[in-house]
Amino acid sequence: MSTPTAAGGAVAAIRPRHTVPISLADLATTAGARVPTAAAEVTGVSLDSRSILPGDLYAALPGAVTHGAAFVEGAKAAGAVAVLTDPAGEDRALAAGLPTLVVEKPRNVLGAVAAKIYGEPTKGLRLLGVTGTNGKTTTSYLLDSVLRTIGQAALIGTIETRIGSGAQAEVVKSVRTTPEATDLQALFAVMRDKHVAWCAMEVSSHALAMGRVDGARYAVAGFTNLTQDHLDFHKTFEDYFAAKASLFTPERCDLAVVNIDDEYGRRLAAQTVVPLVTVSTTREADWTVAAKHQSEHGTTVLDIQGPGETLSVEIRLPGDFNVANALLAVAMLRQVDVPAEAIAAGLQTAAVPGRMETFTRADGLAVIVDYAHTPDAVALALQAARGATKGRLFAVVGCGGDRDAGKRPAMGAAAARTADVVIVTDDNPRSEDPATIRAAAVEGARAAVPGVELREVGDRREAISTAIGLAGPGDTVVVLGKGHETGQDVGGVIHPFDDRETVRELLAATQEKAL
Ligand SMILES: CC(=O)N[C@H]1[C@@H](OP(=O)(O)OP(=O)(O)OC[C@H]2O[C@@H](n3ccc(=O)[nH]c3=O)[C@H](O)[C@@H]2O)O[C@H](CO)[C@@H](O)[C@@H]1O[C@H](C)C(=O)N[C@@H](C)C(=O)N[C@H](CCC(=O)O)C(=O)O
Ligand SMILES: Nc1ncnc2c1ncn2[C@@H]1O[C@H](COP(=O)(O)OP(=O)(O)OP(=O)(O)O)[C@@H](O)[C@H]1O
Ligand SMILES: N[C@H](CCC[C@H](N)C(=O)O)C(=O)O
Ligand SMILES: [Mg+2]
Repeated sequence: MSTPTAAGGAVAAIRPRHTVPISLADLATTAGARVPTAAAEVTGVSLDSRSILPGDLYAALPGAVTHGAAFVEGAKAAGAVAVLTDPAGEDRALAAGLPTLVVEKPRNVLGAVAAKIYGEPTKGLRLLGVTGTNGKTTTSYLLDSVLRTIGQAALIGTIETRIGSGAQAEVVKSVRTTPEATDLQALFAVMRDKHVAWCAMEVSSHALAMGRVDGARYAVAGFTNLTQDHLDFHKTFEDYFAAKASLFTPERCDLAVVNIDDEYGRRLAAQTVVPLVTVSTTREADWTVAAKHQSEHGTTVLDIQGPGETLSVEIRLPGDFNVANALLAVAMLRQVDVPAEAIAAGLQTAAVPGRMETFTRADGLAVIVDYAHTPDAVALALQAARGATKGRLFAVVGCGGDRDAGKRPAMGAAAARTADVVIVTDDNPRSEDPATIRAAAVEGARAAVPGVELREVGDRREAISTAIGLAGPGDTVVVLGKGHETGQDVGGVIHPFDDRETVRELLAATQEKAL
């Protein structure tokens, strides 16, 4: 398994190198650019100078922070043979002596260019895409767990990319939920070379807005829900919705499967012009949950009703929101004719790292590690935990730096409304002052529930330890926000930190005293 060094670095380690070189003149046609006077043969592409391999086209893009043209010399030194850039980058690219394609908006042609370089790798691959604020990773894991039972499958998302199965699988830890188009097309090429038939993937709103999935066409696209997140990037909620909705257009997918539990799902269903199938846990829809019960070994058994059929499935993931995720997955899979037996078999074994993962101490204290990092997810994860808790409910919660600041008070408020005790801590402060981030969450919590029992403990291990120290048999501690993450980003330095490991250690260390 490779580990990421820089953005795209891990993908560079598995990119195919055996492709037939493509002439720059051909790429000029694809990009709609003037053919450069100097010829070049291209075998790969990257938009990051730190991930260039010999023979690559370097896409020097304008960004929010800097312009990729500033790194052309570095890209050349690493073996780049040509550049794709915009008019602002042209001079620097030519000054480096590399043949250069210039287009007004290079990001808009990157998907098509990358697909061309890697030989249109999605031909023969059936793509299932999932978008929405929460539930993308979970639903993708459910899809993947099923698809693996019927053939060679791949998964792309927040946690990792996994191509194929067993010892032969290629596994790359993710740096983003949806890779940039250059990496995405390279990953599709690896899939093609490994004879993968199915790929389930998360499609983030950033990806849709930034053209990362251009050149990919989904056999089926699924929508989970839309609630507050990412308003640092999208500016308005309408922009955020429009980005998500752009997946459900004839250019990008053949069929839309939309959860209409929330208002935005209903709007999307009303406006999409692609063939539509609806799912809902609360109202009439094409796919619904006819019956639901807990089995004695803690799983949830669902009777799912679709057009002309009923499927009985069992899921190990707790929480009502996971019923919605399972329903969406089932509908998406049936719409592409995956057999019901395969669906039942795949869902029964599906587990998602860091999503409602439960750890118990011998005295009956439960600790749940979950990835909730939006107000809606914090509320729902805590409500799910509340349902299974006889005693008190503790929430350990923090908010990410350099991300939507507006969600911080709302996350604090959601925690205060549902938990008995709230411990506000740090979660990837990044370049921001951690105390300022915590203060916003504390303020939101106190405004929502003035008398809330609350502590502020910046150090995350200390915060989890405080919660475990205060809690006892019958209580539940929910540690929110980091899930599968293995590092705490403080000022750009990633300090190794894993909520699950920390919980295991603290539960073991307190085991004797607790009994
Ligand atoms: C807001 C956003 O998504 N920004 C992405 C964008 O950055 P940017 O356009 O501002 O680029 P920049 O930093 O100004 O740099 C300009 C260009 O120079 C290049 N460069 C820069 C430095 C260098 O040494 N060499 C080099 O080539 C960069 O690759 C870039 O192409 O393009 C960069 C690559 O081209 C991305 O790495 C970067 O993602 C950053 C890391 C990021 O944090 N993105 C997050 C917010 C994100 O995408 N999240 C979504 C949703 C998460 C979810 O809800 O699941 C995701 O899909 O992960
Ligand atoms: N369908 C859902 N509705 C609301 N909340 C959900 C749903 N599914 C999961 N959650 C909550 O959201 C958290 C994140 O879930 P998941 O990782 O599946 O979402 P995601 O959309 O992939 O998130 P990200 O945008 O960070 O990749 C979970 O840990 C859980 O608390
Ligand atoms: N994909 C999410 C991850 C958030 C995880 C949380 N731990 C944080 O750092 O805010 C995002 O980029 O907003
Ligand atoms: Mg995800």
